[in-house]
Amino acid sequence: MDLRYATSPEHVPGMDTDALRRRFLVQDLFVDDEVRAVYTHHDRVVLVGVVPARGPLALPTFPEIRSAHFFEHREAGVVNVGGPGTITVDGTTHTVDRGAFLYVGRGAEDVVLASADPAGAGGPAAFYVFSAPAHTTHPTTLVGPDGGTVRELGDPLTSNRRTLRQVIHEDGVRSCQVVMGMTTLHPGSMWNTMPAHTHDRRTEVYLYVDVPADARVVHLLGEPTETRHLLVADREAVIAPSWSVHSGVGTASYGFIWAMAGENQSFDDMDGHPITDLR
Ligand SMILES: O=C(O)C(=O)C[C@H](O)C(=O)CO
Ligand SMILES: [Zn+2]
Repeated sequence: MDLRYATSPEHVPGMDTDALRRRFLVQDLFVDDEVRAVYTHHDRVVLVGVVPARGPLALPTFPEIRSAHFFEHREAGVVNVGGPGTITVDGTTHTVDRGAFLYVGRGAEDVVLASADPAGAGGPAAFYVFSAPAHTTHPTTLVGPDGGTVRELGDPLTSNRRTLRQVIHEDGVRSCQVVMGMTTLHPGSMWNTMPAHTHDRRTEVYLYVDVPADARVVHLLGEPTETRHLLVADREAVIAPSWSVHSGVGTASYGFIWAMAGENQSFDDMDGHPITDLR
């Protein structure tokens, strides 16, 4: 498990490209037949990538979380960004196709992730786990690839027409802290989340997906008046502390899994920053 200590906004101006990438960018989370994890002290979020290529993989506990099993004190949203797969939670098997989400509640003990057809056209399943501490148990719940609350946002004229799907949220699948969903850019639209916002009550992580191999997303981070950028490739994630904007423009269209944890779960509790105020 890769441990990332919390940062404060005054660290950002002194960081060079490597330092920014080490602190905020998560690379190589998805490796065949491995379970890779990153623990950020921002809201104690844990990110895990699981790619069961040769056979099923169990989600282990990690010494850093001092728990008998991963979900002893935690909950998670899990989304499949690869080929078709299954997740078995304490003996119950859920079919989790590409774009489907499984919320796993506190207390689950045996969680096994598998690909349905690792040699098939879709390749092995690739599960992205976003986990946060949980004080109680909400039921483990599956949402299919088209499920959730859909919001159509943006405009082709500003290159930001996109479909946002809220899956784990106040009016959907219930959780203690995790709020999670997916946004898909329409063809020809490249900008996400502009005008940018912050939400000082929550940490957010964007996992970029469906970014073509020869394309990148230029992702903005930092305080609104002191932004920096990261060049982000497919299946890479960016940690946005509560004080950081999180917005990006692709050199091709793409999608991203967004997920938050913190003080509240109110999706619309965000502080917008006019484009003209950004620096
Ligand atoms: O397309 C968007 O805009 C988003 O997906 C915004 C994220 O959901 C977000 O940043 C929520 O706080
Ligand atoms: Zn946000």
